[in-house]
Formats: sequence, C-alpha cells, structure tokens
Amino acid sequence: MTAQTITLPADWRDFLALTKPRVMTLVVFTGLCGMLAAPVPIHPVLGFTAVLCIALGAGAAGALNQWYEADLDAKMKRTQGRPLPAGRMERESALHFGVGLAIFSVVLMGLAVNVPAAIILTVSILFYVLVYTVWLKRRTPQNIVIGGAAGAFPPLIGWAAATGDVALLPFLLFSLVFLWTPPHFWALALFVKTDYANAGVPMLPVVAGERVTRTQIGLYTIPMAAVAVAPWPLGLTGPIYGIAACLLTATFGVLAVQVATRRTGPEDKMKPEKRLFAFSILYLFAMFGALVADRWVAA
Ligand code: HEM
Ligand SMILES: CC(C)=CCC/C(C)=C/CC/C(C)=C/COP(=O)(O)OP(=O)(O)O
Repeated sequence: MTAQTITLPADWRDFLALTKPRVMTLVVFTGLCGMLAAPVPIHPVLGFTAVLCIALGAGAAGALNQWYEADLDAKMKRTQGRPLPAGRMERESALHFGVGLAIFSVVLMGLAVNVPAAIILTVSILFYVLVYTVWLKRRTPQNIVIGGAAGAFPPLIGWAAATGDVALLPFLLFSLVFLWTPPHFWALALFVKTDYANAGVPMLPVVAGERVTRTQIGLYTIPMAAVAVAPWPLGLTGPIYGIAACLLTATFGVLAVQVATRRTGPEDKMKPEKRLFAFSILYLFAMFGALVADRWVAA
C-alpha cells in the first residue's frame, strides 16, 4: 500500500464496502434462483440460511480480494476510494474480516444446510481469491475467463442447498454465467482500459488491443446464447423461460454485434460498450427471474 494516513477506526460502512455489495447482489440473486428452480422445495429457514451463506461467502471473497490487491486498487480511479487504498482501514483488519467471514459462511452452510453446498461454496471462494486474484489477474488476459468461473458457482450452490446434489439444469446455469462473464467484463474493460493500463493489469484490451477484444466479445456471445436457450428445447424449463430467454438473448446478441463490429474510438465515446455492460447485468437478473417465474407457474 502507498504511504497514507490511516484515519482509524474504520466503521461498518468500510467493512460493508469490502464485501463489494453491489456486484454481490447479482451473485446472491443467481444463487437464490438456482435454489428456487430446484425440483425439491427447501424449508424457508434453511433456504434463507443458504442464501445468507452465499452472501457472506461472496462478501468474504470480495474482502480477501481487496486485501490482496490494495496496491492495484490505489492505482485505479474506479477503486481508489475503497477502504484500504483510501487509508481508512488497516490491511490486517481486512484479512481477519475476510478469513473469519469465509470460515463462518462455509461452516454454517455445512452444519445447517448440507455438505455438498458447503463444498461448492468453498471452491468458489478459493477460486475467486486464489485462482483469479492471486494467480491469474496479474499474469494473463485470460484471467477473467478462467477465474471468472468463481462467479458462476452460486446457481449450483443454491441448487445443491435444496437437493444435496447437482444436475444438468444447474450445470447449464453455471455455463451461462461462465460464458456471460467475458462479454460482461470486456465491454467494461473497453471503456476503462486506461485505468487497467495505468495499474499494469493485463486485461485483454490492454494486452491484445481493442479489435481482438471486440471480436472475443462477439465470439463468447455465441455459445452463451446457445446455453441460455438450451434448457427450453431440452425440456428442463417451460415456455415462460424459453420465450424470455429468446427475447433477452436476442437483445444481448444485437448489442454484442454492435460492439464487435464497431471501430475503435475514444473511451468517452463508447456508448454501445456502456450499453452492453449495463444490459449484461439486467440480462442475468431477468434470465434468472424468468427461470423462477417459469417454475412457479408450472408448479
Ligand atoms: C472475473 C469476472 C468479473 C469481473 C472481472 C467483473 C468486473 C466488474 C467490474 C470491474 C465492475 C464495475 C463496477 C464495480 O467495480 O462495482 C462490475 C460490475 C458489476 N458486475 Fe461484474 N465482473 C465479473 C463477474 C461478475 C459476475 C459473475 C457477476 C454476477 C453474477 C457480476 C455482477 C456485476 C454487477 C451486478 C455489477 C454492477 C455493480 C454496480 O452497479 O456497481 N460480475 N463487474
Ligand atoms: C460465492 C462466491 C464466493 C462468489 C464469488 C463471486 C465472484 C467471483 C464474483 C466475481 C465478480 C467480481 C467481484 C469481479 C470483480 O473483479 P475484480 O476483483 O478484478 O474487480 P475490481 O477491479 O473491482 O477489484
């Protein structure tokens, strides 16, 4: 960390910020929907506990990510105000908070819900912290493709919490989030490329250039679309999900093609890229919402 005055003590808002609450809302929502889409109903108290554990585990992973990369966060405009780079918290506090919360979430999931859900939660925390943050983020532009798998586990965790098992549908939901992550993130990376370049993070637009990034966004959208729609023809969902998936995915596809076929311009003129990034978030919320609506209508 850069030499900065620490204005301790950090208050609860700083600890909350360590958990990346805005990003984690979607992580928790996909976990909740994975649970509600399962064919076995879960007792509401256990269901609440499982979702709480996903939220706490994801928050713990976010805190450990910020503990490890306070030096990077200090170099980027978007992240400079976080509790560690802004000097509002000791690094040790973030480490203790992250480790404590991670252990608590996994143990609670294992004791109160079931062991398979606790194991997948552990894997996702370790994946985000060790595979993405510590190992890949500073080394390769494929960091978010491989490490991004961490964010795809929650639907599997939710399903496992309800059933004690995994199946084809939650695996397709995992694949959907996995294949969605590159277009989601690279759309953003195109318009914050300078920030990543300044911090020396090898994100795709920095290392391979914008043209390659645009093409990759288009290419990942194709299998993502196939996986998004697949549950309907496979008979795993009904037409409510199927029609919503077709419409939402077609919109995603149009926005992705606009970005993929566009010529490079200045960062402040990247409206299509910003539109794709914003829609990517709405898209996952709506897809998982449609999945649950489909289940409830069928029930
Ligand atoms: C390695 C994979 C990913 C990377 C590198 C990434 C990166 C980012 C970045 C840099 C932002 C900008 C704003 C911020 O920092 O709050 C963002 C926003 C967001 N991301 Fe991702 N993301 C990834 C995967 C995911 C996943 C898997 C989800 C959920 C399923 C997700 C959900 C969101 C949401 C909801 C926002 C908007 C937050 C807001 O409104 O401020 N992201 N992402
Ligand atoms: C259940 C569980 C443990 C889920 C993990 C959730 C997870 C992996 C979410 C990934 C989304 C995320 C915060 C990416 C930020 O990347 P970054 O850290 O490079 O972003 P930054 O530049 O904002 O720090």
